[in-house]
Amino acid sequence: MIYTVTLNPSIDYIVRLDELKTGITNRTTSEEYYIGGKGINVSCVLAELGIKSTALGFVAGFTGEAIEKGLKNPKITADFITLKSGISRINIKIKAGEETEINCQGPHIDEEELLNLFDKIDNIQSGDTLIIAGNIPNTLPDDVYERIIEKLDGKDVRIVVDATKKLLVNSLKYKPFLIKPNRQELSEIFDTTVKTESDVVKYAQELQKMGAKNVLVSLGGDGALLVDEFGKVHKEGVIKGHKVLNTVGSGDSMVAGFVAGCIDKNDYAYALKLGSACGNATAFLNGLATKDKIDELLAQF
Ligand SMILES: Nc1ncnc2c1ncn2[C@@H]1O[C@H](COP(=O)(O)OP(=O)(O)OP(=O)(O)O)[C@@H](O)[C@H]1O
Ligand SMILES: O=P(O)(O)OC[C@@]1(O)O[C@H](CO)[C@@H](O)[C@@H]1O
Repeated sequence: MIYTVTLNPSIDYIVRLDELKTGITNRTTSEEYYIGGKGINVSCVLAELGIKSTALGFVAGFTGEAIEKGLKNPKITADFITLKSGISRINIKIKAGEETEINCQGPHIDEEELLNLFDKIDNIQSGDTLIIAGNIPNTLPDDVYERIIEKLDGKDVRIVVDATKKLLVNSLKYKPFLIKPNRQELSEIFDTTVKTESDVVKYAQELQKMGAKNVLVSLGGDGALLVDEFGKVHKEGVIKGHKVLNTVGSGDSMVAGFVAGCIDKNDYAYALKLGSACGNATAFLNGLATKDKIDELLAQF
């Protein structure tokens, strides 16, 4: 079984404007909303690929109810813990030429609620895959991902971590199967500006020295680069000629496709292609990648 963990799910409120001006009232030209949070997005794209997963995490309030309702899918078992107070966050994604995101803090999670999640983590067995993705509310300690991974000690679980800074770095000692920083996250970790392809390879290799097995660096419209556990470097670009509609969740779609590719063929080059097709599919659609779009694009990689 594949488990995804989203500690801080969201409703993604996408607002489109011709231009964003600060200090005045702006009016949208259109708006959409989707359920989101990185682990949830991974579960949704896995479902499109025909792969079942269990989505773990926390929800709260009316937005939490909407998230659970929106996740009704025969391929997804939603097994969230409902928090005593607060509401699951609403993240604002402003599309006004440039993309500006406002990701909110999310509800408070207390120690008892966290322990309830740990009980669910105890059900994960050898042979399972655990995908932990996204940020945490600032009321949770930075070691929460480590504490989740520690629970699996002694079990042969494939661990995937997609998170920023300390949350990611602190998990490396547990030798995760896959991490997927984007260019900005890679730059932040090493307090530098990652510009060239050789920079990407160099810092991906540093992350391997720190414990990661496979490092997949997503580069937005420039595609993605994988340094696999055997030291081989793989690269995929993006398919040209499509209009980019919405890149929110393209990284999560890539994670879903990569994991699905590993399960399907146990071949990293193929996994990167499927991951890229999923990432591109999300970028070229409103909402997340669909099976039809993924298939159409995979044939072109
Ligand atoms: N503008 C784009 N055109 C085509 N493909 C794209 C574009 N942006 C992203 N993608 C695809 O999606 C993949 C992941 O994108 P990106 O690097 O933006 O991930 P991310 O920053 O983790 O995104 P998010 O956090 O929103 O999920 C890219 O490697 C690429 O395959
Ligand atoms: O604040 P985090 O957890 O880092 O990111 C949350 C988020 O931006 O990630 C997804 C896209 O990857 C969105 O669905 C969601 O709003």
